[in-house]
Amino acid sequence: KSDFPYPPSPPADPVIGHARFISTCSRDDAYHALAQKYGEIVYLNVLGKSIVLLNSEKVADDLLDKRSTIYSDRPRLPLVKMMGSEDALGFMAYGNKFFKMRKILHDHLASKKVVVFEDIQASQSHVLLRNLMSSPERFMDHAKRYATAVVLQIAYGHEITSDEDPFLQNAHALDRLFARFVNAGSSAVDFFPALRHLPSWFPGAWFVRFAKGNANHIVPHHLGILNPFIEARVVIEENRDRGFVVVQEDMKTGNAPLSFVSLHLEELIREKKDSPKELHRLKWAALQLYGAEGFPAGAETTCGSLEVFFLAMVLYPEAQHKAHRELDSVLGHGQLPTFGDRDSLPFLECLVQEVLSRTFWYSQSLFASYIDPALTTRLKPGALHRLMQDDIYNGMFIPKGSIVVPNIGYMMRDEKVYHESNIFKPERFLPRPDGCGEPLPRATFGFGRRICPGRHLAVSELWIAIASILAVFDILPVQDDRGNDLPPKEEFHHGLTRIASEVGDYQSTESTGDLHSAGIWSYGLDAMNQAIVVLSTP
Ligand code: HEM
Repeated sequence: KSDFPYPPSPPADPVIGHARFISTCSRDDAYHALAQKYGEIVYLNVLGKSIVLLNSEKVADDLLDKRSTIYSDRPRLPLVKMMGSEDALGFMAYGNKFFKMRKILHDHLASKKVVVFEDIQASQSHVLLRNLMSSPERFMDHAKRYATAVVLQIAYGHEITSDEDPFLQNAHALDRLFARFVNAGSSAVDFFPALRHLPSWFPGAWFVRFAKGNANHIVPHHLGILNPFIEARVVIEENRDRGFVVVQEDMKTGNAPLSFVSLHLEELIREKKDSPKELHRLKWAALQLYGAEGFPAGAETTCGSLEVFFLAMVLYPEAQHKAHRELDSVLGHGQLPTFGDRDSLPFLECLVQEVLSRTFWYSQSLFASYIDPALTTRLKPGALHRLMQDDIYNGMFIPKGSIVVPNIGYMMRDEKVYHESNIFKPERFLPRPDGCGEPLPRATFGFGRRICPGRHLAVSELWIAIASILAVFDILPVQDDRGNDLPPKEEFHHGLTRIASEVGDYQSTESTGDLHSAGIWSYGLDAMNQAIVVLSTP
């Protein structure tokens, strides 16, 4: 209760508030319209939960950055607790534990520190090129493997050499777990936590079955577990512990390759701080590089951006040609790019930024899953912040406990800032007169004390992959029997990515889609199922 009014808000129904409104406008355009109609900040109330939508970088900066001491908590999700995953940073409540975990990540992923991982990224980008060369039609599998291989090698020093690699299998199992996590945050138990006490046989209590048992189908085969009542957390623990134990053993024999875990463990041992508590924290930090419990971090996000890149290159060939020309002029023929070339390739840098910003357009309903139980989109709490005490902003009242959602997708295509934002136009970020002089998007990696700790790693990983692919390949649409191009449609749907890797055939016009790993930035690339992207060496 406050004398100040809430931020602007659409009309609400009694009791259920904006629930109906939200479920009827669960499309990109509707969220866009909401932001356009009600402005920079919008207040919603769903079943008594306050939700505040931030639609401009300025407001997000004012609240999430400048008042970060009260805006950096995360919403509490009962399912996360049921799975024993409160120690995953993405879900962690703001406080001491959070500071300690962030520090571990910051110590190794700050901009100056990540350069030690550049060799890993470069050599994995060469594996990516070889894979694309040998089976270009499986480009999405290769993107996925690249993203996964890079984070696994950085986290544990383990090099993926085949698709059967147990680490990779484990990582895929974790993906499938994410896919099963689809309704968390938007399930009944999130609105009525007491439902967690339901028996697992109770109709509709999928969350109890999921968290407490019957997850054997997502356990990797090599574990050989047939027990139908195995808990989902087994998969998580297996992922969390496997790499860590290998590093510990390799360190004893002095054979541990450089990795996030080996670097930090060495420090802990040197400073005699390797207590079980610290080791536990480090295990979770390493798992978080890959992604943890529905919070897709390193692999899922980077893979999503690479998918957007392939699509954009087919749809906007002029941008691809410009990048080719720039690479040719800087590298000459027969040379692959290295990180040393980065400063000499300004257009490519902008292309990577444009790919990143478009990745987010398609995640702009990221808050829908939280507030709309009817939606089948997945948990997207990554960018959701929780306000820890009542606040007044520009004469508006924002109540304690509000879920605060930076509407990143909207910010990225705000026409007031980005002219022709619908068009993939990397030169928008180049300074005038070569480009449009538009600002680089700052929202890409979130805000305040929750800003993505992997952002420097992510950008360099994307940069080397994109630069290497463009240095070697033309990316073209498939042609029909008469030689006409068949460009893919730029269509996305939220939340669930088709299991491209298991369909394995992008020529199919039917999406036979099973669920692929899906995450915050997943946007089911239907288009990819309709399009064949042909890669050829110029
Ligand atoms: C294209 C790549 C990526 C994008 C677009 C991205 C974006 C984001 C965003 C928007 C958030 C939420 C920030 C907020 O709440 O305000 C986030 C959080 C996070 N990201 Fe990333 N990320 C990417 C790659 C990575 C990588 C490579 C890692 C790991 C090395 C990583 C680890 C994390 C973690 C651990 C969090 C949770 C932080 C917290 O809750 O305090 N991300 N990311």
